[in-house]
Amino acid sequence: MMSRATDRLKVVLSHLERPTARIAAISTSAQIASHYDHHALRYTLDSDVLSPEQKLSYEENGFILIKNLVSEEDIDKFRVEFERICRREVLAPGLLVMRDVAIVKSEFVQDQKAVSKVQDFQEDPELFRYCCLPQILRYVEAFTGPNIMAMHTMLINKPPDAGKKTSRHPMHQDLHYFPFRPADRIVCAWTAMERVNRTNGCLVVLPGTHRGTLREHDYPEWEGGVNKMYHGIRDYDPQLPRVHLEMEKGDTVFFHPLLVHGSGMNQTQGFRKAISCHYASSDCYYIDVKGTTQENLEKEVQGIAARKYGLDDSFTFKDSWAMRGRLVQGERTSL
Ligand SMILES: CCCC(=O)SCCNC(=O)CCNC(=O)[C@H](O)C(C)(C)COP(=O)(O)OP(=O)(O)OC[C@H]1O[C@@H](n2cnc3c(N)ncnc32)[C@H](O)[C@@H]1OP(=O)(O)O
Ligand SMILES: Nc1ncnc2c1ncn2[C@@H]1O[C@H](COP(=O)(O)OP(=O)(O)OP(=O)(O)O)[C@@H](O)[C@H]1O
Ligand SMILES: O=C(O)CCC(=O)C(=O)O
Ligand SMILES: [Fe+2]
Ligand SMILES: [Mg+2]
Repeated sequence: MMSRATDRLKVVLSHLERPTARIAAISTSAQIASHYDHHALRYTLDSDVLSPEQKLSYEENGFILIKNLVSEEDIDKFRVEFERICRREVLAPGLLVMRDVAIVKSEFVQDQKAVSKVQDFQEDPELFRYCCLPQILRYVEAFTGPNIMAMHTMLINKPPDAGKKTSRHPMHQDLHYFPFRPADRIVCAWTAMERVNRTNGCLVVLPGTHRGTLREHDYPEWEGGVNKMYHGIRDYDPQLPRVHLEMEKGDTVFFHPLLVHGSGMNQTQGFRKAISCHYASSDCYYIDVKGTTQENLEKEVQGIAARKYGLDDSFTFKDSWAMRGRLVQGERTSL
């Protein structure tokens, strides 16, 4: 029996099969009017929130940056909640508090200074408010459609580099972490919680790389060490043109899960903060990653689940995502 979800997915998939060659030919805004019709678009859906220029920019580059989308007031509240988590005044179920590999073995680093990231805050009502902000969901819907799941949540507190360059995040594609598809119906929202620039380790993107495929990922061979699960694309070519996304507090970038990105070292004494959520259409479906480039990640996730929670192999990579996912709009149809 065909479910509504399957029917909807077919519509989504039919978008994917459309040639994108025409997009490449559209280069100036003067050409937009004549070329612009939704059949030419693969990465964005029909919606009014994105201007034609913004749609084409996402189609070509794999990201769009929206200035001043989240208020100072909200960001300050997220910061207060983060500080409460660091002081261990609250701990929502499933929340993962991560420390930087450079300081993880030292006993004396306290509080906020010890925490490089909190992840999976879907059960923390205050932080989860970020994922539900209507001004963010309006944009998300242009990529996912109306049924929206928050799949992955993070508040990143990039520490001052301890001298080993471990504060860097290697260049990667987020899809490496996700056993669900189609990729084009997944999008990340990443909001700067303060001014971010090259000095404190802003996001670095390789525009247009979302039009490629998922690459092999591994730990980069960095002398100073690499954080757990921070895989980088294998054979990363440092000559490729990079764009540093300098942003102000509240600015938000939406990007495709195949876009190659990372972040540089934090050369300041402050903790560079950002909050993010990966959204997916709830009409997406899980895939088996066995025999694919994602198999190494799956093994590592299962290894962590075994050590931390005593779970065996019957706990799958897919389960780890189905558990975290939370509906933020529409219906939970498939994921
Ligand atoms: C779009 C997605 C993109 C991404 O999400 S990229 C990053 C993905 N990262 C993650 O999913 C988070 C991974 N982190 C974790 O699972 C946990 O923080 C981790 C590493 C298991 C530590 O868990 P804890 O509960 O803190 O356990 P613990 O303190 O007892 O440490 C257990 C062993 O892990 C080590 N460890 C902790 N933090 C680390 C780090 N940052 N880098 C490298 N190793 C780290 C720690 O030293 C300990 O090792 P040992 O057993 O003493 O040899
Ligand atoms: N071998 C590698 N594999 C994957 N990613 C890498 C590798 N080497 C560097 N990167 C990543 O490339 C990005 C830029 O690196 P880096 O911090 O050296 O420069 P930057 O901060 O962008 O620029 P600069 O230091 O010149 O101001 C970061 O995301 C970094 O983690
Ligand atoms: O905030 C950053 O440094 C980037 C984090 C990131 O890309 C990720 O965790 O997937
Ligand atoms: Fe990422
Ligand atoms: Mg740098």
